[in-house]
Parts: sequence; structure tokens; C-alpha cells
Amino acid sequence: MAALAPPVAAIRVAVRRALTGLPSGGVLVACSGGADSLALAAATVFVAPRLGRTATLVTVDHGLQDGSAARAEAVAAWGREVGFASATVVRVQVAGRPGGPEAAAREARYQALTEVARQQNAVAVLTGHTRDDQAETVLLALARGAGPRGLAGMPARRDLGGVPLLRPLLEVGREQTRAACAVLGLSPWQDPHNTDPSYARSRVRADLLPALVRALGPGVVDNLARTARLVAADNAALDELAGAALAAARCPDGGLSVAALLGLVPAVRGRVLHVWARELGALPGALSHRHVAALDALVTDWHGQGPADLPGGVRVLRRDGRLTPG
Ligand SMILES: Nc1ncnc2c1ncn2[C@@H]1O[C@H](COP(=O)(O)OP(=O)(O)OP(=O)(O)O)[C@@H](O)[C@H]1O
Repeated sequence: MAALAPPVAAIRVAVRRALTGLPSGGVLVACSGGADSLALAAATVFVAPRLGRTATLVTVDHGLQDGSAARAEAVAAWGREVGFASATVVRVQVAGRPGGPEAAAREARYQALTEVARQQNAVAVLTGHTRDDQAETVLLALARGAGPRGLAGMPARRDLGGVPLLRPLLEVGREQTRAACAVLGLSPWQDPHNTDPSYARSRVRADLLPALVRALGPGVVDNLARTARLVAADNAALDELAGAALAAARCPDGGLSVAALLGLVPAVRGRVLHVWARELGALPGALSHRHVAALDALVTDWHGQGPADLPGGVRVLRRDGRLTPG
């Protein structure tokens, strides 16, 4: 028997690892038809049945490009041909959603993935984000001055409307997904967005990362992904401390005790205030470092100033030794 090509083997190992330990049930692969998710899909349809699971595929048609419907149909037809228990096309409406076109498409896509996963009772949704996507995410976060939450990049697992979203290829290089597709005779779709220089991510992919590799060596991508993992681990620890600190600072009326907040180190206090602001209804996407700093000033630098205004119409003021919504 011919030896299995290393990239195909590496991707199957990564998928097997991600599926091991999930509760019993089927898994849903989100496949755009690009090399990353095509390689992921090919590995999943091989591995899942061997672990006693069904695998299904979904491809989202954003309707933003000529021929997108035909491309989506071709991806679904391929999925059925290679043995997915079902392969579905979901057409989403991107226009009219808030934010830029990229954010609106992402939001519509994740909503569609959640709905399909729920309908199918899937125990996980799998996406094809790679180590290179992670390195790009870290660089973009660094460049915009993000804190640890941004520098932690994309988690290998997160919640998607009650269903786990898994990224099994986060430690697999993009060159491996390309190579696996070539070995398997698959022709990936090239998303024109990925090379469109009007997107910052495309410029990082085309210019910045290759320049870093030239300047600092081939280990850069791996190193950036490692930074994300290390920061994510520290983040998780800080989040846990902040959870306990928030519980301890709560007053019976839902406010927070200033004395308790003053006893916290700034990194934990900032997180407590961030989580609490979200609980009060401050819009997560718009809640920035500046808003948390304004809340922090009510605690550490208070000289009778008025309320802090948070996005989403939430106001917080200091009264009788407490921060309270008002
Ligand atoms: N139209 C789509 N339909 C289904 N899943 C999608 C779609 N677009 C993206 N995804 C999922 O999200 C992941 C990340 O997509 P994104 O476009 O950000 O990255 P990418 O590196 O271009 O991935 P790919 O090569 O798989 O297209 C994909 O690997 C895939 O799992």
C-alpha cells in the first residue's frame, strides 16, 4: 500500500484529535470550497465514520459575487459525491446588516451555520482556519493596539449559539492544506476577496507575512501562532480570577463595591468592569478600551465626576461607595 502523503496524514490527525472526546453525534463541516476548508472536509469525511460519527457539509452562498450560487452548488455536489451524509447550500442575505460588507457577511454566515447545526443536532461545527490565519489575526491585533483578548487570536474551540465551533487546523500550515488538495486531486476555489488589497487581512497575507518570513526566517508564522496560544492561556487564568472577583464585588442591588474593586490589580479590575458592562447591556462590539478606562476612573480617580456613558445607552455612576447603572 502506498504511504499516505504527509499533509493528508497531518490534517487527518488534526481532525481526529478535534473529534475525539466530543459527545456522540454528527459533525457539520463549513466548507467554502477554498483549499483550507476543502482539505478539512476531505479529512473529516474520512475520519468521522471511523469514529462512529456522521459528517455533513454546509456551504454558504453570500450572493455577493457573480457565479456564487453555481460555486456553492458545485461544493455541495462534491460533498455528496465524496460521501457526506448530506451537503447543503444556504443562501444568506448580507445587504441591510450593520457594519462593513466583510463583517456583515461573517455575521450572516455564522448565523446560518448555527441554524443548520441546530436543525441537524450536530455536536460540533468545524471550520478550516489555519495557523496562517492565526498569525494574520495576531499581526492585525498587534497593529491596532489590541489587548490580550485580541492577541490571543482565534480559540481552537468556542461557543456558536449553543454548539461548539471547532478549528481543527489551527496548528496546520496553509501550505499543507494546499498540498493536501493537490495530492487528493481537488481544485480549490480561489476567493477573490483573499487577494483584494482593499482588505487589511489580504495585505497582511500578501505583503507583511512574506516580508516577515524573509526578514526573520520561516519560523515566524509558527511563532506568532504560539504567541496566540500562550496569551490565550494567560487570558483564561485572568478571566477566571475576574469571574471570582466580580462575584465578590457584587452588591445586593446589582451594583459593584468600590472598595472591593480598589483591592484588585488593574488587569483583573479592567476585566471585571468589562464583563459587568456587557452584563448591563453595553454593546460588545463597540465597548472599547476607552469605555473601560472611563469606568475605571470612577473607581480609582473619582472626584465627583458624572456618569460614564457606554455604547448601547448604558450609563454608570458612582454613588454611596458603589458603581451602579443609572
Ligand atoms: N461561504 C462559506 N461557506 C461555508 N463555510 C465558510 C464560507 N466561508 C468561510 N467559511 C468557513 O470559515 C473558514 C474561514 O474562512 P475564511 O474565508 O476566513 O478563510 P480562508 O483561509 O479563505 O478559508 P478557505 O480556504 O477554506 O476558504 C473556512 O475555512 C470555512 O470553514
